[in-house]
Amino acid sequence: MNRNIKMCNGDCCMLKTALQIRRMKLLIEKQLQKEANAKPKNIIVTPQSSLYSYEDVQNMAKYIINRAEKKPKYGLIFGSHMNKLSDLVDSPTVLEYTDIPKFPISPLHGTNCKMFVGELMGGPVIAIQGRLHYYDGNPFGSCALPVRMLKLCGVEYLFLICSAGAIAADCKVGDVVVIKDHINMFGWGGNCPLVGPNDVRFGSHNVTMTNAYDEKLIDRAMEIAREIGQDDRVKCGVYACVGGPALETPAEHRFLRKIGADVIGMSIAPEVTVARHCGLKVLSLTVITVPSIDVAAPPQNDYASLLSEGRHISSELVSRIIYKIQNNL
Ligand SMILES: O=P(O)(O)O[C@H]1O[C@H](CO)[C@@H](O)[C@H]1O
Ligand SMILES: Nc1nc2[nH]cnc2c(=O)[nH]1
Repeated sequence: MNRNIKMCNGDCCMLKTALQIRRMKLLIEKQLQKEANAKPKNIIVTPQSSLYSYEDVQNMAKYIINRAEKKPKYGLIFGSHMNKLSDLVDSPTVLEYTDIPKFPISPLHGTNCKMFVGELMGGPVIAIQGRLHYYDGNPFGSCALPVRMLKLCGVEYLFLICSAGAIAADCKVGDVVVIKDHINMFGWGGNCPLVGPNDVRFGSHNVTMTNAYDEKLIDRAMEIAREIGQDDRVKCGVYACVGGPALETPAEHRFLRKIGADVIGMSIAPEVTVARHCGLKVLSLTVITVPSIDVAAPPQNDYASLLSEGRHISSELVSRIIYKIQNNL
């Protein structure tokens, strides 16, 4: 037997000429392309919880502490109509959002995107004006990022000051509602800044939302309202959080009232969820800017003064609470 003779299989004999080889290659490529087109493509979306890593947030906090040469204990976030309250901060170091590494910037907020690090009633505070809203196109992870950043700055108490529409008939324009709980319409749909892998350095994966609004702080706020003679203007209520930017329809308004909402707004719930996750004590105050649909609106001329009174009452509550905590009262 001649050992130099090699046997070939049928495939080899079929591919005799270069032209045939080329044709076969094209056929295989076409077939592969067809299969690839038939499969859905994997779309990789960064989950909300991974938009900013722990190290990113740590760098932001370090930057703030280094620039201000202060470690704040109290964090304040002001909503769209509450920015003026940042005047409360004594001798502040003013930081622009653009100064802070990787901090999200909302072009819609113009010059309002600032942080003030200083003192309030002797307590070290940081106040953030120019809240990031979902309806401006910011992802939830960005809307709630300031809360994590405050936590890593050393903040223990978070004050969220916002404005809202009235759902309950007894909430009037210019009243201040101390939020005791919320109904998070976003969250029901799984729209939450915590969606995605959990970094335990921020908090544990299972977040309980009972006592998310700190009961002791709520009691303090109500007590101070009585002390300053504003208990008829300060109420305690439930906040319904919706996406906006369109306001609620009359049917939604009726529905929200039926399920126990007193006020409606488009912000704080994602912030409070993240605050609860990282163990911050939260107090949220909302000033009513829009009357309930079944309640007569105040005369146009009174609006500005009612809102300014509401802001004033909110600032009294926050300042006096900080004073009491600082002085162990
Ligand atoms: O919650 P803040 O930031 O105060 O803003 C409130 O005002 C906006 C409507 O004018 C909504 O975003 C509502 O939530
Ligand atoms: N009606 C109404 N008024 C608001 N004022 C601020 N936010 C809101 C809201 O969501 N609804």
